[in-house]
Amino acid sequence: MPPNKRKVAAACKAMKRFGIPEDEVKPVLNELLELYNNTWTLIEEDRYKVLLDVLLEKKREEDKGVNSEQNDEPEVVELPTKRLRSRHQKEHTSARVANSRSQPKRASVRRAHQDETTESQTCSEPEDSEPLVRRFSPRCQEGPALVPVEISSVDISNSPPVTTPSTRVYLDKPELSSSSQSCSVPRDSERRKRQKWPEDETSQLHHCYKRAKSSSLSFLEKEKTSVTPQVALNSGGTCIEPLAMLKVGPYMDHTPVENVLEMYHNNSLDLPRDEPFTDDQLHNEVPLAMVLPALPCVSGFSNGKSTDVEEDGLKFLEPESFNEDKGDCVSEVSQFDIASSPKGEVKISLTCNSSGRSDFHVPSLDAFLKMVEERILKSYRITEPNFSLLKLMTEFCDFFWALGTASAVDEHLRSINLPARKISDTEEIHDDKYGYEGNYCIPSSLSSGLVRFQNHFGVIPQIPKPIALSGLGGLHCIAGFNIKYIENICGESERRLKVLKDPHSSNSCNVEAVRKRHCPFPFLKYSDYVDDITEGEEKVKVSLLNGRSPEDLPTFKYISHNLVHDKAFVNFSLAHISDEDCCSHCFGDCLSSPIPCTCARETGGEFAYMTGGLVKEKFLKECISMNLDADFYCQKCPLERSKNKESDKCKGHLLRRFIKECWFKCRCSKKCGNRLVQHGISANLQVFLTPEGKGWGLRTLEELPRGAFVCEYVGEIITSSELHERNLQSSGNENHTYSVPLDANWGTKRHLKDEEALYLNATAYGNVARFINHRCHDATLVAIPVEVETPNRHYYHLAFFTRMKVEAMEELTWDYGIDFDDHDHDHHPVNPFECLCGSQFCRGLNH
Ligand SMILES: C[S@@+](CC[C@H](N)C(=O)[O-])C[C@H]1O[C@@H](n2cnc3c(N)ncnc32)[C@H](O)[C@@H]1O
Repeated sequence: MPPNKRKVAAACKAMKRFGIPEDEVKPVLNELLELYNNTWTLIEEDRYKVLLDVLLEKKREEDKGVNSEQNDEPEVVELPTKRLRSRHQKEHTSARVANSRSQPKRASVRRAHQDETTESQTCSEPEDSEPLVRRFSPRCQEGPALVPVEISSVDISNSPPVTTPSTRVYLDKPELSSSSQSCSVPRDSERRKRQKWPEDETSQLHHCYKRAKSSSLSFLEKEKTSVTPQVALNSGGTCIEPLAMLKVGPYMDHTPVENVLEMYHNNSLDLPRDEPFTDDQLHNEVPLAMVLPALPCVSGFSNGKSTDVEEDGLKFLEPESFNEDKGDCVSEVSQFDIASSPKGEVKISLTCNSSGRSDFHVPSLDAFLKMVEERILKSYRITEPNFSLLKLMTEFCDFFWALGTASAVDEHLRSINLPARKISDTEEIHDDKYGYEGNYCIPSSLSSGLVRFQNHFGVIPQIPKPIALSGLGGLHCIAGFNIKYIENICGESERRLKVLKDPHSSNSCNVEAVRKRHCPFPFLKYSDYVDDITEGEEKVKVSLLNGRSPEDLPTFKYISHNLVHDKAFVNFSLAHISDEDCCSHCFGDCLSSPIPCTCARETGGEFAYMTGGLVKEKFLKECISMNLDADFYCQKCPLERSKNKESDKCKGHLLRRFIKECWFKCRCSKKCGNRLVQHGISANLQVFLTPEGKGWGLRTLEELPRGAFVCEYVGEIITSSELHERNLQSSGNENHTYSVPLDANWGTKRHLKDEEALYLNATAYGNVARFINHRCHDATLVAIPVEVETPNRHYYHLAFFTRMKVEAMEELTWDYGIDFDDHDHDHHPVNPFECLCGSQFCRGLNH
């Protein structure tokens, strides 16, 4: 048997199982073959789902045939609408238009598409389309404009047709003469008949049809559960869902449509892998979807900002800003869809159209992922070494789900031990400014650095319906996966990748990510979440939670240990440490020795640390009390001297108590309890954008007891003259922002050499401490000088310990010792700023 005949026979056989006779199958099959340019794979897919749909549809039309003829009104069969293609898509249209035009009644589906296409081209109802065109028109010059089209929802069993206000889809604006460009929806059937189907529409019909086919079963099932017809998923112009509820009559007496559907499902319930919804979901689904309209270029990936736009009672997300200057885009994202099902399945679909390369072939998925990951790492300064595109797309899904569900946020809050009330308290501060309305909010930050809290209930009033799979494009890549933590939480293990080649088109790509089930704590896991800003430099990861685009991430090189700049006089050699400055006879843990060793000499013969790693209460109190007022004044202050001013009068420094830790020359164990700061950070910290507008801040994700070591201030060790040089050269306040003087010893010498007057500058190189904000009163941290490598106090470590018990999620702050009344900005290593510490005794309040 010739291959074609075999295929026809197989199709007929498949339909026969549903009780549909061959003579009814063949004409429809012919029609589909014509429509799909003999691409059998599209017909055979999903166990001939397209074919079955059309047959059922046809039967339904036949049942209603009398009615239609009487009305002389072409019945609008609510299969998905289509969009007009943009120029580059046109070039690859292969379908023959003449056929579709000459046989308008052969397939209801075609007729419906034809009607809408022609309508959108020739009618003019600007009042419908104008505001929407303006709102959703893509920012890329080359991109297709979007034209909204109202679709009538028709209940076939009842007339007249009802226009559902929400059934609005957006079609790419066709390239027409100016007179015909402002288009909308005709209601006039006569006018529809006169209109032509434009040249490039057949392949779109194929595309729409393909999308429709995977949703039409759910569409029919709606009838069973009497779900009110609602809205089609708008997908930046691509048709996605059927637009109306249909009353489905029995296909045959012995095979009602319900039974056919049941048979379809029973036959094999493995719905297409790219369709994450299941049978029971179909009953529950609420047919609403949220859509981001066409993004202008691939870098739109990083565009996380959106505002919700109300339209006909529904809310859509609209990107806040596109970069209009992205003239260097090699391709466009013509469509960006994201939707979820009530069961927590989220699907992202990104369709990219390349510039018409005829030599396009399907690359390997691994190669594709590697290339994108490398590009992203390079271009967007992502600091996560294990960055993965799939992970990023999962996070997209998570965040979408979090925005769409109250429970997800709630669960997340519980998972991080943060009472929901606490979040609300914070948000109330911003109530007026940022339009906070709800009880649980998702924070997102504005470009100004402020955090905006968005009422996620308001963003998606109903859970979006799963989007149907798009058949458009040469490469159809579907990635559905659950990464490890999702497996753990959801108890579900699934990771699947699939690459499909659609022979119908050679020059566009459609990348889709589907994640099954939602993770209950996706709240923090979204695109601008950096797993570890230390890039592996610390023993622990320090995450960064960002509400802005990756471009706004802090730019510095993370270092975990101070680096000596050129001229700074810092000598770490063993020879510099005398026997009196180390415990050369100890072993094990010095803290457990009955007689404190020489290393305790600095702290009055008693170690500053307790076993367990906390600073002793007495010592801590002394350190805190010493941080209040300036205690000594240098004869010739290095800070003033470096500025070559006439007067080098010192403005005062704090007297400090030092801790001395055991070090390399000591014979005790590396695990000796008197070695704490040198082992680095062990607390679970996070860099975050402060809601008060202080910029980035540091917080702890775990409760910390009083006296706990948090981190040291790490940066470049520079001299005071070097700092002055840098300040002169820097355009902004950068050096003034991240410098700390190591001035504890400045009072000991009459003439301190420049190379002995040192600063830690964390502007270009630094650690988490550079994010610690100032608090005038009751700061959570105190800075204590710690001697490690050198007995010489010109250089020492500046370590932060908790001054009090600090709750999880509480910001870590430190009193910079700024005199807000001193207007000599050069005097302070950190320039005075408008203090937003919010403490009861804020010194900066009157400025
Ligand atoms: C060492 S940095 C702290 C991290 C900084 N917020 C950031 O985003 O990188 C010091 C700078 O943070 C800001 N800052 C710190 N504490 C502040 C406060 N209480 N009020 C307002 N701004 C503050 C000031 O701009 C200051 O110059």
